Amino acid sequence: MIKTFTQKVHKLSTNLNILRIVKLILAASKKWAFISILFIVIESALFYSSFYMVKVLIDMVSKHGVGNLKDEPLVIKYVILAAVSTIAYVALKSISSYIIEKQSAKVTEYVDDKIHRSAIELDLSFYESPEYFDILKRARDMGNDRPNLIVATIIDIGKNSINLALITSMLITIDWRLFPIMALFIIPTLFVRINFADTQNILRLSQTALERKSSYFSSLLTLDTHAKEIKSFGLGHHIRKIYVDIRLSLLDARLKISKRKVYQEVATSILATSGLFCCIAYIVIGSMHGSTSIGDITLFLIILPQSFTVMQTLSTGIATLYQNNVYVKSIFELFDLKSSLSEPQNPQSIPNDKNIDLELKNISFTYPHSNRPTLTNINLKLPAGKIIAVVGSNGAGKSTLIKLLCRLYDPTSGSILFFGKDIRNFISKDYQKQICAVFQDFGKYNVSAADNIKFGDIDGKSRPEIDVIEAAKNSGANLFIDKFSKGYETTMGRIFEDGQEVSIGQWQKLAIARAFYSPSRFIILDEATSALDATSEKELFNSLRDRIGNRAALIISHRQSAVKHADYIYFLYEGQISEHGTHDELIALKGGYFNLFKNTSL
Ligand SMILES: Nc1ncnc2c1ncn2[C@@H]1O[C@H](COP(=O)(O)OP(=O)(O)OP(=O)(O)O)[C@@H](O)[C@H]1O
Repeated sequence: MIKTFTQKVHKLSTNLNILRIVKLILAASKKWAFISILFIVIESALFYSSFYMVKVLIDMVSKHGVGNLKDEPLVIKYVILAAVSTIAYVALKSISSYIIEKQSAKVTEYVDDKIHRSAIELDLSFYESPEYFDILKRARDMGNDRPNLIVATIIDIGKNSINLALITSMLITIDWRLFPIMALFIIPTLFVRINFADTQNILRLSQTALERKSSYFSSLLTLDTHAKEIKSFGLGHHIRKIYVDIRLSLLDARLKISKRKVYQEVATSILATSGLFCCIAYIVIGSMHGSTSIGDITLFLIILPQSFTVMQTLSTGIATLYQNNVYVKSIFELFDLKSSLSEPQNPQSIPNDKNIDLELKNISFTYPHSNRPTLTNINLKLPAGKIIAVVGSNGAGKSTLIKLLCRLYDPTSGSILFFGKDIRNFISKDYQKQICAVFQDFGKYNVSAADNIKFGDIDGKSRPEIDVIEAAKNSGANLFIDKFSKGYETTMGRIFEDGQEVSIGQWQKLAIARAFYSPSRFIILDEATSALDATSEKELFNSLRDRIGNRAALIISHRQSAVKHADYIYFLYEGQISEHGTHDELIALKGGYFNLFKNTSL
């Protein structure tokens, strides 16, 4: 048992990340961390000094007996001192609860911000990995209160450690044997609690994926994203049942552990209470033999419940910290994740030259966790100022190609050349600014119409409002924005009180306006007009060249009307370019491109 306990203690100290947590607390606010420590030390010192003065008083009074007034001024002095330190302790205790709250709030904000910063820095591959979502879920599960709890627990452990040291020194002044007797009876409680926390952590880790699944099914029922389908297919109760079954299995596993803990806690509580009474018996018998003074007995009786509470709270604190360790670890795991996109040691600056081509050279790409290449040996050129189209059936790899062009992923082999240089020579953020894309699953931001467009150039804060209107006109979004009483200041979507829901096609026009507003050199439209009515789409593509200015564009579309105006077209088949040429050349070729469109009107 002792060996297991030592192993547990070792595991505890290495697993708890105490040093890292302390560093995190200091990073959140050094000032408040030091103030907290100062208050803890003073508070504990005052608490125990008032106890000690009571002991001295009682010893003084009992030694001199009734009617002896010689030491009266000294007695009064000690009474005043004990009163002052008790008053100071009470006042300090109230202030320190505010300080702990302040300190915890600082840590919460800091952790929250750091989680967001980490998420911003990660590349797209993380967002497509279940492992990342498990880490993120656990980190997010920290909730806003957990950092508070952790800080408060650490402070509590600090406070109780100081208290324990003071109690030990006081117990030693009475009889040094009292401390090991008490410790011996309390240690099993700590052992049980750590063991329970450990089992709970293992369970929590193994349950993360299932927890995420249950959150997913809950969100299907509660969020607006699937409400229409779920109601029209009558899926509600079916999904609710799946959710309930998952929750029950999670709860069942958790309750089994808790039940075991209850039995063990009862046993250790009996043991600890026996320890307490052993100490009482020891000291009382000691006083009967005259080896302990009245003051000692009084002090002992005052600090006995304290020492008992201190040791119990200390073990609870350590167990709580251990229990929360799984969340803390996930936070640190998240902070430690590094983008898989490498940044150059000596980055090259983006050239000002207007005529810059983008070229894919022998590109092959396999998704992480996949064993099949999605793209093989792709050669494609996006010359400055030209409109290029990529066409292919579902799953051919068109969107993947765009992810590579946007440097959301790096190719497995081959290179993407910007101005003749591999894009990995540029800082990824600088390069990404050169390209803007309207994705199939474009963003619908519940902010004003103007901000929806301005998100295309978040650094261009001082740009004139006319640019926003110009971008909206070019995408056709102005047609519905102008009808709102608040115009461009109207909040889009119905999530917020004053929001205005718009149709999917109108959302898409906003997304296209965002791309037009962007100062990037290349525009990518990936099925970006799929929800537009035929007239709007025709108007957009008929004059696309005017709308995008002197920029180059890459269009992906399943509609012939959208791609036929392109200067050059690549036909993608199962991840490879099987045909390329102008629209007329490809039609004349009567190959894949021709077959894809042969049943649709031009
Ligand atoms: N994150 C991913 N991880 C693994 N495989 C993926 C991932 N995303 C896409 N794929 C696979 O890559 C292939 C190409 O997908 P992609 O989205 O590029 O096709 P697409 O040509 O754009 O299709 P569509 O016309 O339907 O939009 C598909 O077989 C798909 O299953």
